[in-house]
Amino acid sequence: MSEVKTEKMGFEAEVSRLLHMMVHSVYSDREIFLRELISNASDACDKLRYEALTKPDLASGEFGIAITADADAKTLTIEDNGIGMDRDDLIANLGTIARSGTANFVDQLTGDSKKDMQLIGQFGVGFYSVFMVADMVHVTTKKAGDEHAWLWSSAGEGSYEIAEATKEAAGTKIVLHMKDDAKEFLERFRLQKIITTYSDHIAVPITLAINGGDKKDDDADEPKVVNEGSAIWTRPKSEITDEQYAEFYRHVGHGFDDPSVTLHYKVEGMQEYTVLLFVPTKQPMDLFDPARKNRVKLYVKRVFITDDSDDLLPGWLRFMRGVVDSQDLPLNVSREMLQNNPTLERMSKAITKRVLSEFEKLAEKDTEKFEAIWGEFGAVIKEGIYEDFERRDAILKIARFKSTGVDGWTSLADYVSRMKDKQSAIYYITGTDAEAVKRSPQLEGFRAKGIEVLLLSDAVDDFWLQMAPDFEGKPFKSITRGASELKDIAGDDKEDESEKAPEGELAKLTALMKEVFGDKIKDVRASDRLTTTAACLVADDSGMDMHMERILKAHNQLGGAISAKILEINPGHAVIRKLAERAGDKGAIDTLADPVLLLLDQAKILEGDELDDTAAFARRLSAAMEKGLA
Ligand SMILES: Nc1ncnc2c1ncn2[C@@H]1O[C@H](COP(=O)(O)OP(=O)(O)OP(=O)(O)O)[C@@H](O)[C@H]1O
Repeated sequence: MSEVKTEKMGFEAEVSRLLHMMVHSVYSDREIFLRELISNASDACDKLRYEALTKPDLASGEFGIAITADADAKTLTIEDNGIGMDRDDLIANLGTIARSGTANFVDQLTGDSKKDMQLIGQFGVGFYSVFMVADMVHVTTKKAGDEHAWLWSSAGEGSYEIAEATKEAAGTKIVLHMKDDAKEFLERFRLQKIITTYSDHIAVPITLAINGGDKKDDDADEPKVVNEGSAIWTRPKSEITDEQYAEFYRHVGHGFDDPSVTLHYKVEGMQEYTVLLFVPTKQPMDLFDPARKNRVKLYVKRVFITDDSDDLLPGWLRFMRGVVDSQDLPLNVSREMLQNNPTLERMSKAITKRVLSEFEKLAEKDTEKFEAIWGEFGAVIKEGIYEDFERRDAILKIARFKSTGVDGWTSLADYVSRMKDKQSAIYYITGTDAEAVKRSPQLEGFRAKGIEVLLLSDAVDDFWLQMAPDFEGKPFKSITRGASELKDIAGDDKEDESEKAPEGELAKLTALMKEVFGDKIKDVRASDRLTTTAACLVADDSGMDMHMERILKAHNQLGGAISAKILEINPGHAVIRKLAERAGDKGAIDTLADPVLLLLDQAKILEGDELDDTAAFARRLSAAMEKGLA
């Protein structure tokens, strides 16, 4: 007999960190390891069922998951007849961290076991959780269609071994050698409870058999089916508890929170399908990762087809989790055939519409709940405003925004209802940092008049604004672009009686400033947007919004050309009044050049822009301070 070659391999650094934590864990919910293993086993059965559609020889008989506890040997065995793994799969799946989200999670580990354990509760760690209860793990696996089987073994610290093995049928058998303090997981009652709590919804039968130990158990050796075994979405709503829905959500969506919305319905008639969708409570870690997996799963007549179809739900609903089971698509539909498939397209449209109308209802019925959802996923939903022309109005209707007029969120309809007399536009300002946006000088005049401005700080905001010119006929208008119409709008304020620089002096000052700035600035003009700041920059009416321009510049989309801005000055500000007073003096252009350039730099700093010449700025500022202190 030829000698079995065993290869020893090191875990990826992140896995090692994770395992170290598992091995030394003090986590109270250790039982979740079983949920993870059953979940993987069920996914493996789903995958093979799909493969077998085109290659029927691959699968033999009914799918199932067998759990066997042996109290004498202190082992717990979980065996499935699913897809199995070959050598490369084993290395990729049980030696590295494949999910980008998990790598992210590991980065957040602090080394403080209590805090880290809380993180596990939030994110979960899949297969690796077995090392909370086992000090030795053997995985024997054979990929469907392969000749070779493999044995993966590890004690969970530093390294694992892979050797060729023998196994009759395709599938995976995981043997856990339980730690002394984890013997509870070898008892029938305990195991049965865990399986029904976490895995009742699993659509393949799970059997449990207990060997050794308490011989009084008459059923020893006799495997018994312990779960419901039917696909949860096929059962009537009235028979499913919230907890069962939540467990299914965690299984299907790889989530670790509770769903905030559960949408379960059946469509019959022209098209026939069942939908069981969930909105998570928290953002999944990989929400903004372009390579993110785990979308909604598509089943055809109970057979899992794919979980990465881009055509099932639009990208802007990518936070949704769950299952859509179609009766109309052919069972042998390949993943490629799903692209541009008219049946799928119709179904996708109808589901999207339904989701939106559920959101609309929720926004009316339970505003607080809807706003919590918006807070987590609004930034993604807003992508739909520019991606999904047909749904634009519907999304704008449910969209929520931060605004200067309210503490929490506002809808556009509510904003419009608060608009002032003669206010024709919906005003907004965009920026990258919500707090910095709130402090923008351009807001001053609007605040003083009680005119509301939407404060937009999601990256997507600048983009959808390009595509959505108005909401119910009211145009969106950036307050950092073009001349302000503040004086024409009837605001809350009394007649502004603050002392202002006289018109004539102001005209001289603006002329002087233009001369000093040359082509650095397109124009200088008196502002009615400012109340406390001396000067600010705005874009030309025909120009691009300043924040948008900055984003494009950062992504090298502008070819380096940034358009010249307009400097607006505040005629009521003490500095402007003083400068205006002297603007007509002889030689003013020399004496006032430095303070005027300082004003421009100040306005740039307020915008978060870089200064052309920081050394000159520092020199001018020092000179001004010296004068002030003299
Ligand atoms: N019983 C099994 N049969 C076949 N492949 C498996 C089995 N168990 C695990 N795998 C493979 O190993 C991978 C890693 O499993 P792991 O539980 O760590 O993460 P996951 O299932 O991808 O994500 P999550 O933990 O969020 O469920 C799986 O994606 C799968 O490809």
